[in-house]
Amino acid sequence: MEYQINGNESDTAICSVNETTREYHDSITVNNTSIETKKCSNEKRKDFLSWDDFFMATAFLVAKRSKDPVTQVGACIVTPDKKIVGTGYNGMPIGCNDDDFPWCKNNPSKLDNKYFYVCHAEMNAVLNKNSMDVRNCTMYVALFPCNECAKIIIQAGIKEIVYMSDKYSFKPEMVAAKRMFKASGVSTRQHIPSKQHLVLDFSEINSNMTQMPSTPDKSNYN
Ligand SMILES: O=c1ccn([C@H]2C[C@H](O)[C@@H](COP(=O)(O)O)O2)c(=O)[nH]1
Repeated sequence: MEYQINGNESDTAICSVNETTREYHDSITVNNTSIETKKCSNEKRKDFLSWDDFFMATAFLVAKRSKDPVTQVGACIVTPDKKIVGTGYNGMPIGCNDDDFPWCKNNPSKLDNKYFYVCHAEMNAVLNKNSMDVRNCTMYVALFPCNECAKIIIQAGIKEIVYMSDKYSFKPEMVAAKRMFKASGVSTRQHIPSKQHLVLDFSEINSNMTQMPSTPDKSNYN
C-alpha cells in the first residue's frame, strides 16, 4: 500500500508499506529534491548493545582520556538499576602537571617512573562518583583491579567487578586483590564482548533516515 502526503508544491512524502512484512520504504521530496530513505521495519533494532557491552564500551571510551602512553584504563560504575554514577581513567593527581610528571615505566630510579604518581582508573571512578554512595554497584573496568584499588572498591561497597583483561594475573597485587574480593563477597566475572570492534561514526547521524518522517502538521497545507 502506498501513502502520499502532499505538503506545499515542492514537498511530498511517499511511504509504501508491505502489509505482510510490515516493512516500509519511504521517499520524501523537499524543495523538488527527492530523498530516498532506507527500507525500514516496524520491528525494533536487533543489534543494539547489551547492557554489559554498553558499560564496558563506556569504560573503554573513558580510557581514551588517559595520557598514559602505554596503558589506558577506564572504569565505569553502574547502579543495580543501570545508571552510570561514576567514571574514571588513569591519570596524574589534580595539580600534578602531566607534562612534568614522568610517564616512564622502567627508569632505574623509581621516582622517575609513573607508578608512584598515577591514580588508577578504579580509584578515580569511585572518587568521581556523582551519587551519595556506590554501595551495591557494579564496576566495569578494562583491567582486573590491583590490591590498592580492591581496598577502595570493597570499602565503597561495590559488589561486582566486570573486567575485560586479567593480563597481570600473575602479579602479587592481583592475587591479593582476588583474595580480598573473595573474603568480602565482591564477585568478579570476565566480560566477553559480543563484537571485538565497536566503531563510532559521527557522520552516521546525517546519513539516510532510518525512521518515518514525523507526521506533517496539516494546518500548514492547503
Ligand atoms: O587496575 C589498574 C592497573 C593499572 N592502571 C594504570 C596505572 C598505569 O597508568 C597503567 C599501567 O601501566 P603499565 O605500563 O601497563 O604497567 O595502568 C589502572 O588504572 N588500573
